[in-house]
Amino acid sequence: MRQVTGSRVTGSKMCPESEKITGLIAATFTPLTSDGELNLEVIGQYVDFLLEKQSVRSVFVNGTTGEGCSLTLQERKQLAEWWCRQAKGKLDKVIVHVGCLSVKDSQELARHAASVGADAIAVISPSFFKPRNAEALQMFLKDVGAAAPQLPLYYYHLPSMTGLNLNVREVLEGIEKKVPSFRGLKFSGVDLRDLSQCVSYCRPRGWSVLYGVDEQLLGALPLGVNGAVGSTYNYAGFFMNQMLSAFEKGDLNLAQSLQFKLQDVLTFANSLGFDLAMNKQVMSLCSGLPMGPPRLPLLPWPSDSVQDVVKKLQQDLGACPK
Ligand SMILES: CC(=O)N[C@H](C=O)[C@@H](O)[C@H](O)[C@H](O)CO
Ligand SMILES: CC(=O)C(=O)O
Repeated sequence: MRQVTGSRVTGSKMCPESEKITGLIAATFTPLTSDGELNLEVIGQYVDFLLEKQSVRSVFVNGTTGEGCSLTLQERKQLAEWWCRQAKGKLDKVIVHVGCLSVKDSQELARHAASVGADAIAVISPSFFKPRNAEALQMFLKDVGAAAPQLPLYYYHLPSMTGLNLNVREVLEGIEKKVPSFRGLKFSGVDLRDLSQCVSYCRPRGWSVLYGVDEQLLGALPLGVNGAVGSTYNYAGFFMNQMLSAFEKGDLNLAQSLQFKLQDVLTFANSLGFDLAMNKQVMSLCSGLPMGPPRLPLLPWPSDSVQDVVKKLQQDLGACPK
């Protein structure tokens, strides 16, 4: 089940249907060797794992889950290239995150993503020096988009990490004039009013709004989001695809009970200190693929906490087969 059909736009002249991004999108982890170097060889198996075990057909590379901001530009380029190459003929979409603190670095990554055949780029706001208003953020996106004008550009809103609390709807107003390649959002905030206002702006233009808080995806679906990007779809993708199907069929009771189960797992994980490092260890155990350690400043967790989370995933979601 890939498409959230209820919220699909048909017949839009602004953006061809084939360009739209729908369904569950895994925000990929970055496989590292035990000495902290890229372990690119894992990516081929990773693609197959997502397709065959999770029924997940699109990826979001070098984002938060991929530790994008902890990687060098060279590493980010190698990852983008490997993901695009391994995904070819298999996955639907490869979205490459190119956000950086320096607009020049983002432009370089955007040009590179275009050169390796990415389907889209996403850009988070710089979060050391932050844009002081929506217009400043639009100008930043404009300069990044201009470096890869042929690639659909998504703004990545993640206020809990960036500390940027701009109204996203304001960022959208008139953006098509400044960023002609703009095609939508990855919205990882919890303000459902702002989310709705973004859907109402994006939908008539044929753009996609992808939701990014896995715990409450069910709250975003009836507001018209087109798909969802998240870390848990790496190992709970099969399970959450069932939630999407239940929602599409109008079986809200089932959809709710599935969403509650993912919430229970994440609430339990949070009580143990769940962060990207623990998440990455969970993925190694669930997939059998060697994701390796996180990169500093993140530190690995003792294996008993990780195993407790995996056990809960097994019991509650039937994920992570033994
Ligand atoms: C901050 C962060 O990494 N958010 C992810 C994507 O936006 C989510 O997929 C979360 O990992 C997920 O919702 C679990 O809290
Ligand atoms: C979850 C997500 O979208 C990210 O890791 O960037």
